Amino acid sequence: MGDGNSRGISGGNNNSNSNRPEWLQQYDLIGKIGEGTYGLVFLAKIKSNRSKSIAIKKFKQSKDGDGVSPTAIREIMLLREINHENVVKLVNVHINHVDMSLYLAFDYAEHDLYEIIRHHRDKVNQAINPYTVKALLWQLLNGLNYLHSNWIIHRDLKPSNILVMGEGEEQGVVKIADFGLARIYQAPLKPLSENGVVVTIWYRAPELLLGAKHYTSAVVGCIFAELLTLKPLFQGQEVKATPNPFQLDQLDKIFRVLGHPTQEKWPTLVNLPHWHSDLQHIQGHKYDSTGLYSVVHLSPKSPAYDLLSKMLEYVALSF
Ligand SMILES: Nc1ncnc2c1ncn2[C@@H]1O[C@H](COP(=O)(O)OP(=O)(O)OP(=O)(O)O)[C@@H](O)[C@H]1O
Repeated sequence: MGDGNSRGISGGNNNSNSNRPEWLQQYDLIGKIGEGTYGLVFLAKIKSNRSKSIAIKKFKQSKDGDGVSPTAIREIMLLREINHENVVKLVNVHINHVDMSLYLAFDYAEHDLYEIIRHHRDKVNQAINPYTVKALLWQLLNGLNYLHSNWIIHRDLKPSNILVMGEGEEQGVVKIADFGLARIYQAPLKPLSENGVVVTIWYRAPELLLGAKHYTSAVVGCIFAELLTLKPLFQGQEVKATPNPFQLDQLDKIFRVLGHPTQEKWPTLVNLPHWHSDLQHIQGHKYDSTGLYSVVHLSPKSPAYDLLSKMLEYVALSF
């Protein structure tokens, strides 16, 4: 692998073997494969078993340079407890004592839903086979069911965090990844946005946009629709740097498809923090739904539409 990537992972300026941390010597580094908000991800092979590919996530140093970041600690604590075929497997944790940088080694998954969607949209210009959509969705729900049964909520589900195994024994198996924002919840639920706003806005449910503190599973409906149409269902323009979760354009996109949020459909709507303060525009506008089924090109009588529309129903949670 090239100098840049070696420097990236060893944290030093000299990439000779002797200057590499000892733990790194068990791997052959192939190259950088991803970069997120919190980490850089590298592909590596295990020297003793070159058929095994590993993804090594190097956490970016916390802003204050104050040792290991809380995101990293949270991700490790959760991942150490998790063991499910549809959740990414943490195989090792390494620490570089020189700069206290932290590395997580995962089983490598060659694909993710973002890339699969983009491939079908831009390269082959063809919908994903409905049986494949069904298999992907079932596995995603299976993994989520496991997490939720163990009181874990992911909070950052999006196509790029849903990995799919490439060639090998587990080919086609979905692996939910990136637990940096995940939380363990207990009854009574703690407000989930207390440390700032989470979830990319395209997958943010309307009750969150309106200031509710708890999450529903509508995010899976957004991902399901995107697998069917190859584009985000609600692609709102984000207004950056707002201290609260309210995003007018995102709500506008949702209401255009799902219809006007009436008191009848959503009785607790008027209690949500932003309903009165920020929504004059939406309250004065009558949204005529174009019909979700026409947006996702499904027959309104199909089981797929039945499932999708239930995932995307306005839900009256009590707060
Ligand atoms: N096990 C893996 N196998 C293959 N690729 C992976 C693996 N884990 C992560 N990646 C790739 O690296 C990218 C970034 O990883 P990850 O999402 O964990 O980092 P992050 O900094 O927490 O990202 P985000 O900004 O989405 O929160 C992923 O979108 C994916 O493309």
